[in-house]
This record gives sequence, structure tokens and C-alpha cells, in this order.
Amino acid sequence: MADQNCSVLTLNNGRTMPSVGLGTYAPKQDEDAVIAAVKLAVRAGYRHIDCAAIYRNERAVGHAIKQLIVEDVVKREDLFVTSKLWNTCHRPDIVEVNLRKSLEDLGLEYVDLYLIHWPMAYKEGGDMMPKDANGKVLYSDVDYVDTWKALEDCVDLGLTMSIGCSNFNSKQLQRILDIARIKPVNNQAEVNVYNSNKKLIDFCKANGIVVTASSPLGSPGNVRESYSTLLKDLVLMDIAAKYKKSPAQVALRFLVQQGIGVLPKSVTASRIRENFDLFDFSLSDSDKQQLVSINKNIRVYLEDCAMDHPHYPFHEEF
Ligand SMILES: NC(=O)C1=CN([C@@H]2O[C@H](COP(=O)(O)OP(=O)(O)OC[C@H]3O[C@@H](n4cnc5c(N)ncnc54)[C@H](OP(=O)(O)O)[C@@H]3O)[C@@H](O)[C@H]2O)C=CC1
Ligand SMILES: O=C1CO[C@H](CO)[C@@H](O)[C@@H]1O
Repeated sequence: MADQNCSVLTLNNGRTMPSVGLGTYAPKQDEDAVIAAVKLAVRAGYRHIDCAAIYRNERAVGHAIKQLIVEDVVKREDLFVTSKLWNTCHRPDIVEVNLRKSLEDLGLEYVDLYLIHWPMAYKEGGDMMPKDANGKVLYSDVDYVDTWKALEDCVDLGLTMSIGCSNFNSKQLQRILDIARIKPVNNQAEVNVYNSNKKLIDFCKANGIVVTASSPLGSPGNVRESYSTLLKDLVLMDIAAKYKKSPAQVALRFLVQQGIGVLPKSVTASRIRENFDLFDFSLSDSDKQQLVSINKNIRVYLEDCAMDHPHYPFHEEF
């Protein structure tokens, strides 16, 4: 559920999550850029930071958070920090140790939200993308339902305040809901004006699960050429001109107005500020309808190296 100006979402355990979070995944690693981005974002008003072990930069994020706290810019309790359990760490007996590793890197005693990054388990061990001699990703047969129970134990230990999923389809979420002692508060999924993900969003809303949108701008700069056009979409640009806002702001506002969290990533100062400046305008019903009409059901992050995994999520629900 969103508050009146859509800046805060209430989770099904009563906790709150700021609707705009800074994305921290960057295919080309630049630790200094991540540190600067986090510091600038928090100074600009962001209180939500989206991290993951696989982004391999949680130490940099932690470094920035530490400096912000030492400089009295923010208190730990005013931040909402998310991390994610990677696919090679689904085995229940190694979940806690992997969360503790993220906490150590982030320099935190707890995260606000811990997610299972993908429903597919990969072979456990040191390599985060374990492959055979032919380059094929090696799988593990751990069922995410068992991983979920280990996440619940992490809540009991106070290592994370809330738990959720990422890239799960509705059937997979239902399996979790069927056994959950602690319900998922969140499913992080790719949602943007070119990928409405309506069926999944409707399911999550009906089940009290808040959705946060990864790649809310369509990940321009990502390898998928079709996506780099999202921010240049003529319908989006026209609406943006009407509100005297940028296409990115309209694309993000469209989601937060539906009660969906957004995780725009940027390392550019002006864009970091721009992506947070969403709360002084509201899209009309007819403009929202126009944005619904440009949906193309296309996705950036397919994790297609694991398409034949029994728990691959996107065959049933693109
Ligand atoms: N759960 C999951 O599996 C996934 C989670 N995520 C999360 O979602 C976050 C965001 O997704 P991501 O794929 O990075 O894509 P985004 O849709 O956030 O796009 C990021 C790209 O857009 C550019 N950009 C940012 N703001 C603007 C703007 N206002 N105008 C024009 N261009 C802009 C950035 O450039 P620059 O930085 O140079 O400014 C960057 O190249 C990730 O960082 C990660 O935290 C992402 C993918 C999958
Ligand atoms: O969050 C994400 C960003 O990039 C990762 C590596 O390509 C993806 O696997 C993932 O879903």
C-alpha cells in the first residue's frame, strides 16, 4: 500500500519501505562511482538502497553508508537497505553465512530486506557462475521453498527485518505463501513501461506482496538494443513535455503511482537527483492509459543461461 504522495510503501509486516531506491548494479565495476552515487543519493533524499552479493560492490556501498553515518547525514535506522542471496547459496545450511557475508561487506548489523535473487539454485561453491567444460551453468537441486525456511530463520536471528523474493513468477510465490511461517513482503521484478508484468503485479497485490521494479527505465546501455529506446519513446516524451518533466521521471512516476517501488540506477549526479524528484506531479488517468498502451512485454534480464532449469521463472509468465 502506498501513502498519499506515493513516497512510502507499507509492507505486510507493518514496516515501511521508501518507494524510490537507488539501484547499485553496474556491469562495469567502478567502486569509486558507486561510493559517490550512494553518498550523493542519500544527500539528495534517497533512503532506500538496492544491493546484492552478485553485484560484487557491497563493500563500496558499505563504505559510503559508513561515511554518511559518521558525517551525521543519516542514521542507520532511517535507511532501508536490501541485499539478495545469490543462486549458488540456496542450500539452507549456507544461507545464514551468506547473509552474514553481505552484512560484513555492507558494514551493517542487519539489512531491512533480504531477497532470494532468483528461484533457480546453482551448484554451491566458490564460483558464482559455476560452469561445466562447455560453458553450461551447473545447477543444484535445492528447492527455493527450503531456502525460504532458512531466510525465515534469519529474521528470527535479527539479521534481516523482512524477507522476499526476486524474479519469482506467481506460481512460485504461491508455493512460498503455502508454506510460509513469515510471508514474503516483496517480489522484485522487472517492470517498466515496456514490460507491464500485469499478471504478476495483480497477483502480488491480491496477496499483500509489494512489487519493486528492477530496470524501471528499461536499463538503457544494456546489451538489448530494443530497450535503449524506452526513454526515447514518443508517447513517453510527449507526456513528459506536458508535465515539464523528463521521460525518466514520467516512467518512474507511472510506477510509483501504482504503488510499485522503483530502483533506478545512476552514477550521474543530475540523474540521481532527477530520479528522486517525482513527488510534485501526478499523471492523469488518460496519460496513464497511454502509457499502458505502449507496453511491449519485453524483458532485459532473462538469465537465459538457466532457461532449462526446472525453476526458471519466465516460461510461464513473461
Ligand atoms: N532483481 C534483479 O534480478 C535485478 C535487479 N536490478 C536492480 O535494479 C536496478 C536498476 O536496474 P538497471 O538494469 O540498472 O536499469 P535502469 O532501468 O535503472 O537503468 C539504468 C541506466 O539508465 C541510465 N539512467 C539513469 N537515470 C537516467 C535518467 N534520468 N535519464 C537517462 N538515463 C538514465 C543509467 O546511466 P548512468 O548510471 O550512466 O547515469 C544506466 O545506464 C539495478 O541497479 C539493480 O539494483 C536490476 C536488474 C535485475
Ligand atoms: O540483478 C541482476 C543484475 O545483473 C545480474 C548479472 O547479470 C543479474 O543476474 C541479476 O538479475
